[in-house]
Amino acid sequence: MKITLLVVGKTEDKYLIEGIDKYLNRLKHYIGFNLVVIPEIKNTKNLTQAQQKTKEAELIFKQISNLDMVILLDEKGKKHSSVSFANYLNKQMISSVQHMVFIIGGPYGFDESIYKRAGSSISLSEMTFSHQMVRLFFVEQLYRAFSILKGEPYHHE
Ligand SMILES: C[S@@+](CC[C@H](N)C(=O)[O-])C[C@H]1O[C@@H](n2cnc3c(N)ncnc32)[C@H](O)[C@@H]1O
Repeated sequence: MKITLLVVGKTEDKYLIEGIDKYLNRLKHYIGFNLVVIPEIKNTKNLTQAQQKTKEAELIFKQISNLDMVILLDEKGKKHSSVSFANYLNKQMISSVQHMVFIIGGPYGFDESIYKRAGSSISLSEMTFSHQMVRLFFVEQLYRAFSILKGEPYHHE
């Protein structure tokens, strides 16, 4: 199995770039992982938020295939502990899932078409994080999940 994380808009802040790189470097020892950046549609042509999200959705759809398992990061999604998230990943790995695609929305969230395509969604908290920050929190949780599955000492309960 491989994992792709789709994010909307380049990571802007140096502290986030460094943090994300740190966990991506660790993650690559555990799983084939790809971070794909979808260009953020800026409001340069007086588009409404809904129109911007629709255009971002068109770009997102170009990155996913019919067989991919698509999971959204969404504050209203299912909440996991780190251990249950690790078990959830393990379940996908031992089933026939070849490619999990996690998606973090842009500043205004997801277009309805993306909600319809996704099989499920995961919440990291009931609080709303910026679309820039949530990518760091998520890659750390992915790394934590694999370290749990490998029985390594990173995670202490
Ligand atoms: C600023 S939020 C968008 C908020 C927007 N009001 C909405 O309804 O989705 C940008 C993106 O960050 C991610 N995000 C923010 N908070 C999150 C959380 N607590 N759990 C999971 N993902 C979150 C989601 O992917 C969301 O689309």
